[in-house]
Amino acid sequence: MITRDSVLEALRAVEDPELHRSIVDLEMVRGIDIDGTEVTVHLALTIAECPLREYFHRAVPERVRSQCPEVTAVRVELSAMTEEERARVVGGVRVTVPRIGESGSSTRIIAVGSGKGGVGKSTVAVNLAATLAARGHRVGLLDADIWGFSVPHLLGATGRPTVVDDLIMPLQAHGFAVLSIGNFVPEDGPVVWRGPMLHKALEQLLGDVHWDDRDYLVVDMPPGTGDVSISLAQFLPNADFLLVTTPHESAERVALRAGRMMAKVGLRLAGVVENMASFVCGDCDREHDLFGTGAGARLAELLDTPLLARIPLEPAFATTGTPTVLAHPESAGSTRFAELADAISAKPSLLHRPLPLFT
Ligand SMILES: Nc1ncnc2c1ncn2[C@@H]1O[C@H](COP(=O)(O)OP(=O)(O)OP(=O)(O)O)[C@@H](O)[C@H]1O
Repeated sequence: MITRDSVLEALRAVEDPELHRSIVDLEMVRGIDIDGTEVTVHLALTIAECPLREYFHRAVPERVRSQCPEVTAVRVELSAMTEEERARVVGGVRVTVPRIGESGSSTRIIAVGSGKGGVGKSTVAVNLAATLAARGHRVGLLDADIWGFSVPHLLGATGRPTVVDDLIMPLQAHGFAVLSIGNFVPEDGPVVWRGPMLHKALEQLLGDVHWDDRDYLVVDMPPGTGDVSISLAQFLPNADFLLVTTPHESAERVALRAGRMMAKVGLRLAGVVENMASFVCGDCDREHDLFGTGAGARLAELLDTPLLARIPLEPAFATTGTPTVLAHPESAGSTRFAELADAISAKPSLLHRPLPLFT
């Protein structure tokens, strides 16, 4: 026998894919009509032009039919919430999760930074986020590289985010949530913000985005130690900082300065990642250090922090779309990312060692 209660119970498992809450708890289910073995579900969406209409047309019938086998047809009628209803729903979602960086938030924040640009900071951030997500963690990736954002292009996540009552929904890509300033400005358009504007934008990217209760938020920092890094240190006092460098002497020296500056602005250094450290030859299976040996280890020693990974040069890292760790999980580079993720998730205490202070 098909009852309203049995259909409602089935719908409890259908989540709004952006708010990550049951559509029943969000009071989106506005009516259930039963006509013999045919069911019509009336849903009110948070916004009329919701890009997820297709999703509900698919997920609702699938769920109802799998839980109530007697049902022969499910129709989904969509409408939009009123302004007051939407404000109540969004307000409810906002209060249930402490904001990223606030006390009470259990989200671990991994800030990925570098001294110089172009050393592979975004590549490390993207592949680390993908590795953690592939292990079943709930992961967010915030591209805070305001002027040099590259994450949307790297991941093919170039869409515009949905905004519901000032709450911004991050995009979903390759199993994690992602958002960049690049999702708000034209791809090749310049971002010409300074001081206060920048500070405000970062505050919004952290506070007004529905990051939800993520296990990890990986933050792709801008290179160097400018305004953004200082603002982020202020917003995210509990962040663990990964310093990315390459084996080149010039990169190492700038990275050392960046590491020391980070201590001054209060970020904790979790460790060094040496990128483009080597080349693993497919023919002889040996690893060749093309640009010299020991830069990452030296930098780590000078900063009294561990060298967490040496990532080899791999052509796949230079491609866009699916992160290499997902497209080629067996590659040497992907193995190093697995070790990096191990180091990060298995030994949190190691990651809370303060930097020696420099005067
Ligand atoms: N291990 C690697 N093997 C091959 N190519 C790599 C590797 N790491 C990074 N790259 C490539 O090097 C270039 C620079 O990398 P990426 O954009 O990640 O650097 P970045 O430090 O974030 O730069 P910026 O600060 O300018 O944003 C990219 O084209 C990237 O695909």
